[in-house]
Amino acid sequence: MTADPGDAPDHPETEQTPARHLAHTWEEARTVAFEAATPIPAGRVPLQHALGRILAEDITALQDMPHYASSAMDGWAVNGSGPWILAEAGHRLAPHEASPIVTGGLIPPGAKAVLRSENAVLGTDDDGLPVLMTGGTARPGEPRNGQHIRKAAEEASQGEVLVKVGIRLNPAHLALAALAGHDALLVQGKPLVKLLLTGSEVVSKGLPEPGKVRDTFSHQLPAVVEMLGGIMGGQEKIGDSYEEWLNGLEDVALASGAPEPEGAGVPVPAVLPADVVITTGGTGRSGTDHLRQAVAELGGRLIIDGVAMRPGHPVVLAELPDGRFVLGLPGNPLAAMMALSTVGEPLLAALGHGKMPPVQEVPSGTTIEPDPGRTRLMPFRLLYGMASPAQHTGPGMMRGLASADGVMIVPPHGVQLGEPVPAFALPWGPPVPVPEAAGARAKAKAASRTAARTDAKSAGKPAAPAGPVDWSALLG
Ligand SMILES: Nc1nc2c(c(=O)[nH]1)N[C@H]1C(S)=C(S)[C@@H](COP(=O)(O)OP(=O)(O)OC[C@H]3O[C@@H](n4cnc5c(N)ncnc54)[C@H](O)[C@@H]3O)O[C@H]1N2
Ligand code: MOO
Repeated sequence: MTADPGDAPDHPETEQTPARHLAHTWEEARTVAFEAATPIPAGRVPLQHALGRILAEDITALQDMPHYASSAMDGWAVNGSGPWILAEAGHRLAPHEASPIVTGGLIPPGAKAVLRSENAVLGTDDDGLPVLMTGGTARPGEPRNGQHIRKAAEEASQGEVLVKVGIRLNPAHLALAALAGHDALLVQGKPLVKLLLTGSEVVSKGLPEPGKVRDTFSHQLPAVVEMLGGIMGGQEKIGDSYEEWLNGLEDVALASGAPEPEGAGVPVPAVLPADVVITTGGTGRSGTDHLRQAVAELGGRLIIDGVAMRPGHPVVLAELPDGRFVLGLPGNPLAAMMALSTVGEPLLAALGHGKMPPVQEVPSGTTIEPDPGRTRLMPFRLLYGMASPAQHTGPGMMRGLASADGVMIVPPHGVQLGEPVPAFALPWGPPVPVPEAAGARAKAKAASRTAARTDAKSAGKPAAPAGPVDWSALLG
């Protein structure tokens, strides 16, 4: 099965030694994944898929907004002063004529104002013909010329810029774009990701019998992919045969063949080919692990074939001849998430016009012994500003990660208690806190000592902690 990176030779390959893979270091793997990708060009997406996207060109008014003069009130469109003879709705009004109109209704030609219904009364003239007069709460001179008419172009004229390029689109931007006549918007490219979840032992619901396991990936991967800047474009589950792998890898990466939904004539994620296919399982080197062979048969090349880290070392990054990436995550759930953070996160960031995800230092709350040749990724909990490795962090476990505040990147030479150790935040969690500057920390300590002394003196008993202490982190 999977070659252990600890077994990798530390001398270069020669003609005498068989060709043997040397895993990338953790740092190299991130850089290689980031540099393998070029940002995805801008594309037009229907309004219903544009929320949160970065606008790649100004939104302009496609016509005057509003594009016709309309009534702001239910009532009567009138021409000149009353009383008014009634005319048919929508027809040109001669002086002293009126016709009924509703809010938003098109102002008929000749109309100069709208008399709201509560200020109008219907009566008869001397000849007994119906006429409209002002009444109710109408003020003298009402309606003034233009009163209760929403003029055309009062919000914007055709061609006016409404939203500037570079903005992240919010719901109000989308409403404005719709008002301006747009069905689709040009937005910065984002990677479309499809999932190929493998393993005949994996079940989707209920309590699995021995030999079977509950699927963890269909629950967490779509959400995490979106958090990392990808667009989820569907998933497929397959068993363990080579044919399933080969077909799955071809199918899932390409358009699903579903009919294009109604809309702006712009295809939506389900019918588009993937930029990245994420597979789970099959990264080992046993007879049932087919990832590398399937990639080779499709004419792909391996960019990363293992990383000297634990867990997640068998991770694979490949590129197919048409430029699509295949990210092979190990089947073990925690290993997969660490592989996704190491290789997938920089890849998705680069494809989506982002920066290399940051690494931040945090003081280690414990001494961690060396493990030559590999980086250890350890979910941690923060205790008094220091990172303590969480419990339950075996490659197949999720309990430690579920309660973690971040992940320590422990270098092969280990780390001493209190020493800063690199760490990354979880896609769903807060950033790793910036350690206080030494000076600020010393000042804060001195201040808290003085406060504690004063409190103790005034109470005549020893100082107690300022508030309740949260020991829950110790439970892992
Ligand atoms: N002889 C060796 N064996 C193994 C090595 C090695 O170096 N030599 N490496 C181990 C490590 S580390 C890992 S990680 C795994 C990699 O395994 P694969 O990517 O080939 O994945 P599978 O063998 O298919 O599955 C591994 C494990 O994960 C479970 N799994 C798979 N899918 C799911 C899912 N959707 N939800 C939950 N769990 C899943 C699967 O049942 C297995 O238990 O190889 C080690 N072996
Ligand atoms: O390192 Mo594996 O990737 O432990 O689970």
